[in-house]
Amino acid sequence: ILDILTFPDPRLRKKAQPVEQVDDRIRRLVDDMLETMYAAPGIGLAATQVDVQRRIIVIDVSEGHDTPLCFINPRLVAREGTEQMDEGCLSVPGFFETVTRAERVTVEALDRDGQPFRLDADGLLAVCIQHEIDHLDGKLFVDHISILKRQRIRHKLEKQRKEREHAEAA
Ligand SMILES: O=C(O)C[C@@H](Cc1ccccc1)[C@H](O)SCc1ccccc1
Ligand SMILES: [Zn+2]
Repeated sequence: ILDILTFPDPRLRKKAQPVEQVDDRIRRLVDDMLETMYAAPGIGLAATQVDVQRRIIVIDVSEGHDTPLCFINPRLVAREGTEQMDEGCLSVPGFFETVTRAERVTVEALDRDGQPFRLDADGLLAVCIQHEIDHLDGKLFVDHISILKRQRIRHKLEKQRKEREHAEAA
């Protein structure tokens, strides 16, 4: 299980670099990310969230939580329509805000064997893919809401962190 960075940790703002070679080390990281995502629990996780600046995301939006998807060097090649959804984030625990995103997307990526593939997605999968690719570019869903709301969330999470550190120190 890997530690998930929490907003406003500056490391969440780093841009991830493309993966050159999908080797066993990358596959091990993908497996660790999936384990971390299922344990959270979550339906998506980007390498940036576990302080790895590599363009890797894992997603599982299946009912049975048994259909893991892995996107290495993902690229959005098409997007259509718009839709709004209340989004959460494992890096912004406890907060949900409405975000507008494309309704349908086409994404090109490499799979865990390094094979290129293309996927057309809509619904929750489309939202999750866009949410996770944002993470790789150092963007969070709170960047799509007002400054005032983002500041309120930041102050609450900083207060929680201080209280937790204070309690642990006691
Ligand atoms: O990237 C993350 O932090 C995991 C996100 C992925 C996500 C956010 C908003 C909308 C779709 C996906 C979530 O926190 S995973 C938790 C979750 C579980 C069920 C439904 C929505 C979010
Ligand atoms: Zn997130």
